[in-house]
This record gives sequence, C-alpha cells and structure tokens, in this order.
Amino acid sequence: MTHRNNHSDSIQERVNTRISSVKERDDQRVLDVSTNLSLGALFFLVLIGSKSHISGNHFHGYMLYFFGAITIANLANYHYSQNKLFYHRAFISMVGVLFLYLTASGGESNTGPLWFYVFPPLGFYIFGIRTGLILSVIAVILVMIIFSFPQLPFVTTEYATDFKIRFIATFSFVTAFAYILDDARRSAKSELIEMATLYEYAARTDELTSLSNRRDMKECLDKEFYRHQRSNSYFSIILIDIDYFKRVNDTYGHDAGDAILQEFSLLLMGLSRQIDVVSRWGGEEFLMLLPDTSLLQALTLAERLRVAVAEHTFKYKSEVIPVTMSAGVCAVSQHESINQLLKQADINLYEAKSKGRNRIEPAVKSFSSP
Ligand SMILES: Nc1nc2c(ncn2[C@@H]2O[C@H](COP(=O)(O)OP(=O)(O)OP(=O)(O)O)[C@@H](O)[C@H]2O)c(=O)[nH]1
Repeated sequence: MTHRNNHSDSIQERVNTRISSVKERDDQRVLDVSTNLSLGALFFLVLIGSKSHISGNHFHGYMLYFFGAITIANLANYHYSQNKLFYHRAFISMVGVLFLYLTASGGESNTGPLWFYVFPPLGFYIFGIRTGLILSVIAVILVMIIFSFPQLPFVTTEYATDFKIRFIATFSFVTAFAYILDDARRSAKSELIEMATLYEYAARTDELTSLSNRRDMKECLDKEFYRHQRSNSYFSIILIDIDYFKRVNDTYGHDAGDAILQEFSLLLMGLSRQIDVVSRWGGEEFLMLLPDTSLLQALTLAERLRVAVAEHTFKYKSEVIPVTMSAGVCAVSQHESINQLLKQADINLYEAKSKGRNRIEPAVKSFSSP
C-alpha cells in the first residue's frame, strides 16, 4: 500500500510541477500589469509635470517629477533585487500617496480625486480581495479626512459638498463592484486550477492499475534522457510483458484478466524504489524507468520481479491463475536516443519470449535460468 501511495505521490508531484507553472504565469501577468502601469504613470507624470511648469505651477510640476523619480527607483530596484512583494507594495504605496496628493491639491481643475477610482480594482488585482478591501477602506477614510478638513496644512483646495457626497458614494460603489468582480475571478481561477489538477492527474494515470500511463512515462523518459545528456547520469529501463495473457482472458474471462493486471501492478510497485517510475505501457506490457541504475542492477531487479511473479499466487474468485513474465532490459549509453533505447528493450523482450518466456534478456549467467 505504501508503495502505491509513494507512486501516486510521485505522479502528483509531476502534476503539481505542471500546475505551478500555470500559477507562475499568472504571477507574471500581475507583475507585467504593475510594470506597464508604472511606465504609463511615468509617462503621464512627466507630461503633466512639464505642462504644470509651462503654466507656471512649478511646485505641482516638481511634485509630479518626484513621484516619477520614485517610480523609476522602484522599477530599478526590482530589476536588481527581483523582490516582487516589495515591488508591488512600493508601487501601490506610490500610487496611493500620489492620488492623495492630487486630492489634497485638487490636481488639474480640481479633478484630482477622480484618479482614486483606479485604486480599488488595482488593489484587488495585485493583492487579493482582503488586502485590496483594506487598502480601499483606508483610501476612502483618508479622502474623507481631506474633504472634511480643508484647513489641514497640506490641503490646498476645497470641494463642493455635492461633489464630496457623490465622490464617496461612487467610490464605495466602485470598491464594492471591484470586490465582487475580483472575488468571482479568483473563485473561477481556483476552480479551474482544481479541475486542471484532476484532469492532469487523470491524463497521467492508467485507470485500471493507477500506474503512470504511456504519456506520463514518455515525459519521464524524456526528462531522464535530458538529465543523462546534461550531467552524464545513467539509467536503465525494463520492458515487461505478461506471458500468454490472451490465454488468461480466454480461460478465466476478461474480468479475471483485469484483476491479474491490477495485482501484477501492485507487485511491480512493491518491488520498485520511490524514484523508479512504473508504467502501464499498453495492454499487458509494463515499462519501468530506473534512474541511476546500471544494466547489472536493472537485471538484478528484473530477475527479482520475475521470481516474485512466478512465485506469487494470483487468485481470481478462488481460482488460482498461473502467471509469469518476460522482460527486456536495457541501459542508456552514449549517443542513444529514447527511441533506440526502447527499440533495444523491445528486441531483448522478443528474445526472452522466443527463448521460452518466464525469463529476462540479456541473460546473466549467475541467475539460475528457469
Ligand atoms: N483483461 C484485459 N486484457 C487485456 C487488456 N489489455 C490487453 N489485454 C489482452 O492482452 C492480450 C495480449 O495478448 P497477446 O499480445 O497475444 O500476447 P500474449 O497472449 O500475452 O502472448 P505473449 O505475449 O506472446 O506471451 C490480448 O488478449 C488483449 O486482449 C486489459 O486491459 N484487460
């Protein structure tokens, strides 16, 4: 049972690796949004800052340049540190303080507060619904303070009462709607990830035996071969075929055949290590991938499997069914491809079959032949 669990764990690990690459792409999208908005903000800050200088409002122009400089510093800091969390926090803080400044100063023709409508969707998108909501509530409180106390030292403008009421009402509405949209987006995303995880697991697993299927094994073979080419690691494969399986089906029925395949799989799992990949290669054929295993070690394991299968009592509905296996073993060597390796294992298996079955090829003298 432990081996079955270990085996499903390793399929799950491969599924998780695949799913985390999907999550990483999503993180990258958020990062791209922050970067594009930073660049967009920089453009507008310089543009409006210059316009303010031309129209004689130098203080406002310098303030906008100052925010532009912070934006550049944040982009540069991220470029060197790659600290995503700090980058996002600094970006949203810069945006928040800039909008507060625009609200307190009135910006162009007292339109400063209007920029705040960008804040809730941005906060939700970057930080999630909880932090996004907290940021929006803090924003609305600070705006209300500016609206309520125009005599404060940094507040240089005043807004009409109607505008203030409408702004707070519409801002609250935007916040609520951004919350609903982002909550729906995140729920849909996590449901999709959950479904993708289930499908990915099913797409890699053989339904009858719960072993890796051919697709999963092919991916593992490619990875192992890539590792072999890069770091000169070695590995072996064992191609196993149950002998005269057609007879089992014909004599005891298809259900008995299925039960034998399941029990046979458990035996293979029980005798393999956690790092080995055991797959149902097709029908009554199984392929084992043995990382860091020499030909001799693989032959020893194959022989242990052969003996274990031959000695195991396979039973279906109290009927004992004799089962034996043949196997072709092959170790990777230089300049080989996966296809060549599989071809060689197939040739060896064919030889084991033609020499009488219930045997391993290449044969090693020290093993007692059946
Ligand atoms: N019950 C069952 N049988 C299967 C399944 N997949 C393949 N088979 C059967 O496996 C048998 C394979 O038969 P053959 O390819 O002729 O080989 P064999 O009888 O094992 O003979 P050798 O391989 O030469 O020893 C066929 O009868 C297939 O129907 C399955 O999922 N369940």
